[in-house]
Amino acid sequence: MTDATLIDGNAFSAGLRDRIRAQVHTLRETRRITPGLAVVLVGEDPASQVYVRSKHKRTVETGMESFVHTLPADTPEDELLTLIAGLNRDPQVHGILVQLPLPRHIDAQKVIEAIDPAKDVDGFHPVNVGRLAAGGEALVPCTPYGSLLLLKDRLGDLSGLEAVVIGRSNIVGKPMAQLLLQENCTVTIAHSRTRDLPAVVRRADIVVAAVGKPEMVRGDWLKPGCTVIDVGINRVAKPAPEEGTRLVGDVAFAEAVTVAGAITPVPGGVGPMTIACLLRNTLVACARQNRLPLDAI
Ligand SMILES: NC(=O)C1=CN([C@@H]2O[C@H](COP(=O)(O)OP(=O)(O)OC[C@H]3O[C@@H](n4cnc5c(N)ncnc54)[C@H](OP(=O)(O)O)[C@@H]3O)[C@@H](O)[C@H]2O)C=CC1
Ligand SMILES: Nc1nc(=O)c2c([nH]1)NC[C@@H]1CN(c3ccc(C(=O)N[C@@H](CCC(=O)O)C(=O)O)cc3)C=[N+]21
Repeated sequence: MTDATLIDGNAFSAGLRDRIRAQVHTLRETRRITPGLAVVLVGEDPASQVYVRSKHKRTVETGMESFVHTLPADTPEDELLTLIAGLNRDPQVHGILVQLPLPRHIDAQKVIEAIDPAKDVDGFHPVNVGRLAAGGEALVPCTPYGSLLLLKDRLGDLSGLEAVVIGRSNIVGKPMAQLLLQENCTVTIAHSRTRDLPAVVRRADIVVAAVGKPEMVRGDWLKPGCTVIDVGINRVAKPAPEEGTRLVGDVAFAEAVTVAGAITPVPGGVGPMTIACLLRNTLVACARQNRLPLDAI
């Protein structure tokens, strides 16, 4: 059998960013409005620093304003909440993202709930979680939304397909399952207590792996021809004698590529889609805050 088609998240996200840039340009020319994204980073986690830098770069490239707030690791919770209250009131800021994870002394849920739901471009506020579940005008979490765009581009109508989401976090697994349900998939959510995970995964036409365990999903768990979305971002040591680290997903790619019909690589799959969808959410939030219609993006 021939190898799986690679789902190119770099290429797809570049196209999405182009469409966003065009709309940002139109907003500025016709309404004198520039969408603005505020990103808050607390502490010096190196991975978080890399993500925040790349979000800033992409935001500016798209013609939006980027406001990055870097706070020391020992910032009191109160101070962070005060900063968020200021961003909520700032008319130049249409989207607010607080980079996770936060230091242990800060209650992440409290911080998320302090963000104005209209500016919650991560889609983590309970109002947006509720709207997604009930089918309202939600801001949808970026990683699941980006994953869904890749699936629809590849498969078209998803109605009736068997989807297995591995992982039930609030930021990936649960919203991913909601989106697939909205698309009329038959959805199974698997997690660390799931019995016989390989047998559950073998039913799936669509597998979304969001576990955080390097290469956990094996090739022989997959139904031949299925579509695999690998959300995992795991930094592991390169095989000896090489030095340094490399990124791998939650799926054993070399095995899976011989069984699946299509698969996202890591890197270059879901990761770049997450950032493009963050920009999309910022544009959508800006348009809604200004009561402006938006072409479909
Ligand atoms: N590409 C991107 O843009 C993004 C990538 N990520 C990556 O996605 C991965 C998942 O992230 P996130 O959802 O935040 O992770 P969490 O750690 O919050 O959740 C992991 C989930 O996996 C489940 N799990 C753990 N071990 C197993 C197992 N052996 N079998 C089945 N399920 C298991 C857990 O189950 P239980 O609930 O029972 O503990 C949990 O629901 C990580 O690698 C992360 O780096 C995350 C965000 C964005
Ligand atoms: N409030 C909040 N919102 C988030 O959306 C959020 C967060 N916190 N905390 C951390 C996770 C992780 N995340 C990624 C974004 C981009 C890539 C990405 O661009 N990855 C590239 C490669 C990156 C590299 O080389 O290190 C790729 O997969 O091709 C990955 C992961 C967003 N997250």
